[in-house]
Amino acid sequence: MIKISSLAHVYEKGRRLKFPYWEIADMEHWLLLGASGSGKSTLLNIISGLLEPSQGEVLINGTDLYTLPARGRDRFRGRHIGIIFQRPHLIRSLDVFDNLALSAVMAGLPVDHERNLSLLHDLGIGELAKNYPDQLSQGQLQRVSVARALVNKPDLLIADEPTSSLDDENANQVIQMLTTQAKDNGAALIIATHDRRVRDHITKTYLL
Ligand SMILES: Nc1ncnc2c1ncn2[C@@H]1O[C@H](COP(=O)(O)OP(=O)(O)OP(=O)(O)O)[C@@H](O)[C@H]1O
Repeated sequence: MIKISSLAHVYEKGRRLKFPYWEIADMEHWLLLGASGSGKSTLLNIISGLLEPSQGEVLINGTDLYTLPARGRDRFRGRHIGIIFQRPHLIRSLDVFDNLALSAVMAGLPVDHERNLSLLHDLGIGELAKNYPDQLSQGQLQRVSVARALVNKPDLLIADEPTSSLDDENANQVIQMLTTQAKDNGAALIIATHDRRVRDHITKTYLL
């Protein structure tokens, strides 16, 4: 269960961004909606432990994220939260398999090669394990990002604008992939989006 309460953030010289109360039960799927500049990315960064809010609390499975020291928070994120960024941010000098392994290492967890390979297979890219990022298409890179986000069996999967640059068919596939993978891996899912096409698939919405 994830809970945010009394949350607000002020960037230097910025206006005050306020975030209403939000409770996400285990394995629920949510859309995070709001106009450009309303604070969606800011909120995702706060929930992920990447940006300390000016005020308020983020509780994840009973842990108050911002009472942890910075290193403890990084470790907590690595173990409990999988993030799919707008761009893949893979390490170019490592192949797909090693990019996945690195996620576990960074979180201080043992590398489970079997699980990683089966994630790649589930996502339809098992044969690409030994390829390097610059040998992959954008769609394949996005699938690797999803696999990487799932490596450590997170309780929460977060995707920031995953469909904005895709045509209808590919957008549909990505939404299906995210919802299926979240379900199969027992994770809650938050998708931040402007995209009306995503709204047909997920009914719970948090509006900024
Ligand atoms: N690092 C920063 N320093 C100062 N102001 C920032 C910073 N990041 C974001 N802002 C401001 O905070 C507000 C919210 O930005 P944020 O990126 O969270 O919105 P968003 O809803 O994700 O927007 P978009 O949909 O366009 O990506 C905006 O007014 C933005 O200019």
